[in-house]
Amino acid sequence: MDDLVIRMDGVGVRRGETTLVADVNWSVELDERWVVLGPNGAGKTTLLKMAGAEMHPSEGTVDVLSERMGRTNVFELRPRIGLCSAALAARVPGEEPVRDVVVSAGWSVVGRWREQYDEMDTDRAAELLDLLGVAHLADRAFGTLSEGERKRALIARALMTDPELLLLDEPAAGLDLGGREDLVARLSALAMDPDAPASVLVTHHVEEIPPGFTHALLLRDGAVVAQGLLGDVITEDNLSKTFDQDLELTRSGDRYFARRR
Ligand SMILES: Nc1ncnc2c1ncn2[C@@H]1O[C@H](COP(=O)(O)OP(=O)(O)OP(=O)(O)O)[C@@H](O)[C@H]1O
Repeated sequence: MDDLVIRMDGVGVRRGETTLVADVNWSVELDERWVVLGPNGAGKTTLLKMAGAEMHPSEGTVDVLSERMGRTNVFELRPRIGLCSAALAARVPGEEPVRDVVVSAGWSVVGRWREQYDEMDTDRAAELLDLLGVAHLADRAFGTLSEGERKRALIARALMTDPELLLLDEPAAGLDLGGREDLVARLSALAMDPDAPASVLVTHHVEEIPPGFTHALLLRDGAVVAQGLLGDVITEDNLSKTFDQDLELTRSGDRYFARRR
């Protein structure tokens, strides 16, 4: 039980008459790296919000880092979770220096509000910016970065608190081919690092699955189509069902590629 980072039992989310997700049973262990894949509107972000202690289920139970949603103080839980999403990016003030965007993660805030940070924190931020290949941008205003540079800075921020769980919502969205390939390689290195946190990456594209990711969950219309070990789940059949298209899947080395037949 202690190795379970996320556990969802019979989880459903409803808003009025609309069902966002239904009957989800899912668990993520400490050493696992999950991809959540599905078309627009499938419920991926909804799942991730629950995993990030930002949303409660309408039914069923969600445990994150052994804390039960609805019974725990989410403000204590959230610093243990690293989150990178477009919603977070939108909340960062454009004039905020990149270094501060990263270092302020320790206080779960965006918008620098402390005058002084510990040297240890600024050193750690510099190390993470370097790991993501954006160390040279530390003094730049966040609003002046390209989409790809922003994504990398936000992943550095997500790692700043040494989270026990890392949640990445469409980190490669809006990146050009080079930017995507660079990010996939960096996420792959992270996935293969045994000290890296349990991770969940949401995406629409099999091409964005970083080598080293171990498991996949496929979602369609709020329901789980398949889940389990990556190699068992990412199949032509499952993908065709998930995206409601006749898809051809190819594998080249440790990467996947899909197209319509
Ligand atoms: N508050 C709400 N009320 C009604 N419907 C909602 C609400 N929030 C989300 N939805 C709907 O729930 C469905 C799932 O949304 P979600 O954002 O989880 O999907 P997603 O798989 O992340 O989609 P995308 O890939 O487009 O980001 C969508 O059809 C969305 O329109």
